[in-house]
Amino acid sequence: MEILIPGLSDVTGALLTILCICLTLTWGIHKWNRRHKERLASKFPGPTALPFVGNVLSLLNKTHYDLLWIVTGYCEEYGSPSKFWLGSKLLVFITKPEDIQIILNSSKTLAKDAVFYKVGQAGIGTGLITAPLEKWKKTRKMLTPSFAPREITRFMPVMSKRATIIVQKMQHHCGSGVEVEFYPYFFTASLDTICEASFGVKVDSQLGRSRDWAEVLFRVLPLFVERFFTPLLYMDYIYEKTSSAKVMKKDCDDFRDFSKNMINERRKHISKNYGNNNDDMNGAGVDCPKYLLDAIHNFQEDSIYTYSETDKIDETVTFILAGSETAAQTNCFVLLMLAIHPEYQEKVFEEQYNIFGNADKPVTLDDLDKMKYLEQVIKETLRLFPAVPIFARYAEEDTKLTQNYVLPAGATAIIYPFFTHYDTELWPEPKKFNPDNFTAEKMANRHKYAYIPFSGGARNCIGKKFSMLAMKTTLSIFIRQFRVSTTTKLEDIKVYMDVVLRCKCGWNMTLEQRINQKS
Ligand code: HEM
Repeated sequence: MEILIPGLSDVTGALLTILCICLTLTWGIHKWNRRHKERLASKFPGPTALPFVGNVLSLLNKTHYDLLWIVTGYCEEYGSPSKFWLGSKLLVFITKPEDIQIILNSSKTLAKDAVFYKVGQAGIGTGLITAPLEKWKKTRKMLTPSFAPREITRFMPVMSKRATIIVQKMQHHCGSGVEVEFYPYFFTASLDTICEASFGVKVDSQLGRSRDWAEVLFRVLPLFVERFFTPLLYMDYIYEKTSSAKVMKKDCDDFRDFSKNMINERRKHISKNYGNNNDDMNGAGVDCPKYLLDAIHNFQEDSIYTYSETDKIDETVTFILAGSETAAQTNCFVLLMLAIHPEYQEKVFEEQYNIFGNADKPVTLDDLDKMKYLEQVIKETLRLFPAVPIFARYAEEDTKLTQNYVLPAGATAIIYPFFTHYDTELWPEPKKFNPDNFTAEKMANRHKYAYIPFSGGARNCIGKKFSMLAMKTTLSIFIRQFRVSTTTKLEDIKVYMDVVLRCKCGWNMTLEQRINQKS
């Protein structure tokens, strides 16, 4: 029987038929190519997916404020592992320590997701965090020696100096009873520390000698998150037409220029001083790296990888971003937790008093080793507020998980510390701030991958030890000077994700000088 559609010519009808056949064929080929992935994915629990768009419709009209809670909702509803189709992209949420351990330690899942991290690459290029696997292996090998404990302790005077400037700059707020936003003070200190430790360059943003990069980051990071979760915007030619892309490009270009100037300044310094020991820190020329990123100047090129000027800028941008935001906001969260819990604040102070008494002497490595309780407080803060709340790994091959599940090749494993750190099976009373969660005994009795603020395995945070050193030094100097308090309650704190974890209400506290220390 012939179906007649009024007004449709024979030619149009024929074209429509061809279009239908093409679409059906494309759909068929698409399904055929993905049959293995779909078969394995069908075993994971998860919401029903629509053709082509998957589960993306559930993200429509959502902002970056909602995303953490949407992901949390899925993990609560479907458990771990569970699936989510972001268009044709298969995401598998993995929140149980046994499976996290497998993913973070398998060579099959060492790569970052090409599409997800491509969004990041648009801003920060292919530095260590976003680098494709071959480049990552070479760069990580090149930079790891500079992050050895013996090397990073050389930056303790820089960390102390920056903490002392925070104290000096915040002094005038003492006793006013007015709550102050702490973030700008701690962000500029972190930024100056990482720039000086990376290249010996003094940016002095604490002293207002640099642009307000915190303001830039608050503007640009939500744009990354927005793009991560909108598959249509993965296509550059669509994204480039949006107003967000223009803002992102301008801010990222400015930040790249800032990083490039730093590299050039260091390069000038090296060529001027090569062969003598005139540098600020002990050591020789760049053959023996003195600063964290000096090694990028003498990267050995080979048949696999050529390290260009762009790569050097990418690396610098990556380290400055990764090293400043994370530590700054963790310091602010620690102080907010101590302000909310005065009993723990006094315990931290007591420990400091036992180490330093009333002496105003520089912090040494030996002193830091004795700050066991402060370390517990920092760890517990990172449990409740992991600076990087979510990250991903890409499966290059099928990877066996527990419970007979298999993560299929081509899937993206989403590791979600912000969920794992609140799992009631791992943490009694997970919403409570309790530094005793990190006594040696409690830690020994818990799965190692129940706590992953710095990720884990070969591709963990290279700056983990550096940041713990910097945070302990900064907090030790600050806490000995000031007592903090706040009207914020733990339950008032609403967090959201801007790549890093943010706090909607900010980090507002009042300051009081500790007179004659033990008071
Ligand atoms: C509280 C402080 C910090 C936290 C919580 C933190 C957390 C993390 C996490 C979770 C990752 C894995 C990200 C992923 O797989 O996508 C990571 C990677 C990384 N972090 Fe950190 N980080 C901190 C401080 C720092 C500092 C101070 C630096 C630099 C000195 C740094 C540099 C990096 C780099 C370069 C990577 C990529 C490592 C690789 O892929 O080999 N981080 N960090």
